[in-house]
Amino acid sequence: MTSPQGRMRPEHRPARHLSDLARAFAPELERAEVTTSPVELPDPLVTGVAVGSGEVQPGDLFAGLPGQHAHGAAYAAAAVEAGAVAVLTDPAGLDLLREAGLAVPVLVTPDPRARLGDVSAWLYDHPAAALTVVGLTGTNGKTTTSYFVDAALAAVHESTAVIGTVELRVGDQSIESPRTTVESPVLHGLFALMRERGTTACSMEVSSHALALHRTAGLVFDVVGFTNLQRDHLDFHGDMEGYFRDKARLFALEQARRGVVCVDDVWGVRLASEARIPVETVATRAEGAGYAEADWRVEDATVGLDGVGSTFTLTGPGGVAVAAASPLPGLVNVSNAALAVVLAHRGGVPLEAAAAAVGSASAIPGRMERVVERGGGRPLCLVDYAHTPDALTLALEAVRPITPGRLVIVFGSDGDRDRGKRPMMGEIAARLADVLVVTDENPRSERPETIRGAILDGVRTVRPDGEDVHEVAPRVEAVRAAVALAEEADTVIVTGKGHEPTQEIGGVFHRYNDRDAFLAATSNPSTPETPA
Ligand SMILES: CC(=O)N[C@H]1[C@@H](OP(=O)(O)OP(=O)(O)OC[C@H]2O[C@@H](n3ccc(=O)[nH]c3=O)[C@H](O)[C@@H]2O)O[C@H](CO)[C@@H](O)[C@@H]1O[C@H](C)C(=O)N[C@@H](C)C(=O)N[C@H](CCC(=O)O)C(=O)O
Ligand SMILES: Nc1ncnc2c1ncn2[C@@H]1O[C@H](COP(=O)(O)OP(=O)(O)OP(=O)(O)O)[C@@H](O)[C@H]1O
Repeated sequence: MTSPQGRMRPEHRPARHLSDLARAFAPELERAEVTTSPVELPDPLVTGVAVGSGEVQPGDLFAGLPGQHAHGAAYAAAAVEAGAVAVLTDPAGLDLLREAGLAVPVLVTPDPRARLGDVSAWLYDHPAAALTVVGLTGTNGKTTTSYFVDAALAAVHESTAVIGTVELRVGDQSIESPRTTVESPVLHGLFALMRERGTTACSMEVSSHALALHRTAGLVFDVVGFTNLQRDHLDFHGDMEGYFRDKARLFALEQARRGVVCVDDVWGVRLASEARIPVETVATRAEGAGYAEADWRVEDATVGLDGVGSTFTLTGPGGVAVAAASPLPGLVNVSNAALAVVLAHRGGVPLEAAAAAVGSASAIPGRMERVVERGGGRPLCLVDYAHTPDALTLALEAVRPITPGRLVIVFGSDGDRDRGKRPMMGEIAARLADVLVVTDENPRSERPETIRGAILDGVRTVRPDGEDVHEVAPRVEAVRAAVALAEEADTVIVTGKGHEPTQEIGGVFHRYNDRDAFLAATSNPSTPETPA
């Protein structure tokens, strides 16, 4: 069965001989013999590329990559069974194929992950070159900013695409995204689909994992943007320095033509000075790290007290000034909007048109999303994706001015991810919200109550008496409990999962969505579980 992302390939498949591929990448890719028996292996036509054996379609080159848990070459037999016509792997993978006695044509290279993007781009004939591609990296704000950029690109392109955490969308066709940045064969397949369908611009999120794992190889972005760097993913990158270095890989000639860097934090200032491509800087806060020196500045920002958004003036090189707006609440979204306007402008959209389009961009799933409006006895109900300490702080600070009553938060923290942030999240929520409902996020393989316990340790540093602190699971009941506790003047914000359509518990993905939980709780508020 074709995976959902597998369906996002061009209808007209490329078809190129494996020998041509080997020749195009010689001497890096070598044809290797897997068997000593005198079997004459064919020179197959390759019509696609796949990383996971579950993604393989007939005619694919299967990339058997070394992984953290297994070697992909161990799944080559399954890939061949699914129709793979050849394997790309490393010397260790070749040994595995030989041990298995699998008679399949093989190309070998020391670091196949690093070559995979170029191979995929070559197979699809470099489709991204025909598009305007804008890339976004940074800890927070990638998704929001990428949708702002898309709105601006749509002002001059008839058909646009979005690749990111929420969805893979080409023109009108959209599917749930398996991750923030897909593997390079999927990426180049998507670009080929865009070219085939007449889609001419793409706004795309680039995660630090993607950069570390070469998922964007074979692609040169027209413009790349950096939002900020905050504590996250240290389980993967080791420390902030490693995290920064992986992000900085995007700002190099082999990946991008030019960059736009938000210099509100010191990491942005450092990136702007170390980038190996021409970079412009954007500063959104006068007290931020790089405001004085910035090329573009936000001035006169007025955060809308009705929560609808903010207006500001964006000033730039040569005394240019444009009236701009963010359609989402909070100063962070002023920052995202300003960055998006400059990115889209450098991607070819006239400045005024970019500012107008960003200011009227429509709601972004799970990003300060207003699910239930205040009124009729109901509180304002918001879903937000904040799942780092800094994002949580900013989200709660953004919501406070639009909350006449109490600020009620429903939140948890991920299992099998950075444990250090759990008490930090508890401490922040206890300090900045009035009523806390601590629940589960994606416990994964961990015991949910252990994660809640770590959050509550942080809560107790601020509220030793536990006043207005509730522990409720499952999450759907926590949302219901919060809504039941809240009055019309209150705001209920549920953070951490944003648009996510599932909750991962013990290796099983259960259908769950915060927006749906809110709608269920507000349409049938009479049967709440009593919070503990
Ligand atoms: C940490 C990380 O990114 N790991 C990626 C890595 O996995 P791995 O090295 O553990 O792979 P492995 O399980 O050892 O398997 C080795 C190879 O065997 C293959 N395999 C495995 C099993 C099988 O049945 N058949 C098969 O072919 C795998 O596709 C893989 O190529 O290589 C795999 C395929 O190449 C990726 O799917 C996998 O991403 C996993 C799913 C993941 O969760 N990644 C997250 C952390 C991620 O990338 N997140 C970022 C953004 C996060 C954020 O900003 O919030 C993202 O871009 O989504
Ligand atoms: N510029 C920003 N600075 C800090 N926090 C932000 C910023 N923009 C958004 N946020 C907060 O971070 C959360 C995640 O935002 P968004 O999804 O746009 O970022 P992201 O980089 O795509 O995150 P992820 O990689 O985790 O998907 C938002 O829900 C909001 O609370």
